[in-house]
Amino acid sequence: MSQNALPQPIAERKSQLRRSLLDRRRSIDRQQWRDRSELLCDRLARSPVFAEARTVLGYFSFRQEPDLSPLFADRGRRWGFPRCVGRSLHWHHYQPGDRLDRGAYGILEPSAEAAAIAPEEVDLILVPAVACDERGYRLGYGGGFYDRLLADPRWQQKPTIAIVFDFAIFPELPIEAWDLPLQGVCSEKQFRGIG
Ligand SMILES: Nc1nc2c(c(=O)[nH]1)N(C=O)[C@@H](CNc1ccc(C(=O)N[C@@H](CCC(=O)O)C(=O)O)cc1)CN2
Ligand SMILES: Nc1ncnc2c1ncn2[C@@H]1O[C@H](COP(=O)(O)OP(=O)(O)OP(=O)(O)O)[C@@H](O)[C@H]1O
Repeated sequence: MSQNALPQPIAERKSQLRRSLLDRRRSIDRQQWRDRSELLCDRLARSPVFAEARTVLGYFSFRQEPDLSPLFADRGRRWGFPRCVGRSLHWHHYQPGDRLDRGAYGILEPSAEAAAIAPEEVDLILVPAVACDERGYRLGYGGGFYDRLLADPRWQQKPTIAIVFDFAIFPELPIEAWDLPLQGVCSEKQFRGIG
């Protein structure tokens, strides 16, 4: 090993990894993105934790994140989606056909007038991720939105599943003091942790 190879700060390693994985995800062609998303949805739909959940928090795909929209029309299930408000996420009900706004970062958001979803109602949180590891740790866009949410005692006990394409699952990601592991990881090829 080179004498002058200094350890790289974790924040820098995270941001390099984030850039390279976002590039890789952006380069997936449209049909591959659709096929992999569909496989991921099938896998998720077959897991008992999802099958039993009545109220689920999701996300609207952005920058070629896995597309979960085929699941949003499920009868008998209630879906909540985030609005970015300052540094927090506010959750509102949405069903296909409802109006959506283009919010912070250009991500689709439910209307602020849509029914709010309280933590007590939520059975499962599907967490978008740039990457995650086999222990459940996750790398996001760097905003810390989900880190702050999951640190809140009202949300801490909720089952959480990271949603990623398989190329973005690693044995061990660099983590910082505030990173909390999720309980499960679902890709188009595997479902780890809570099933
Ligand atoms: N589909 C989806 N919706 C989501 C999230 C998500 O990850 N996916 N979020 C999950 O939190 C929240 C939005 N979080 C975001 C946080 C940062 C950036 C962003 O563009 N950041 C800048 C620079 C960040 C930095 O490195 O400091 C960038 O990437 O250019 C985008 C969204 C809420 N909604
Ligand atoms: N529990 C917390 N309380 C306050 N600030 C936090 C907390 N967790 C993370 N942060 C802040 O959020 C910032 C971003 O964290 P990090 O890089 O881990 O985000 P991320 O998980 O990639 O992003 P996101 O959750 O938005 O997808 C950090 O600079 C950190 O200071």
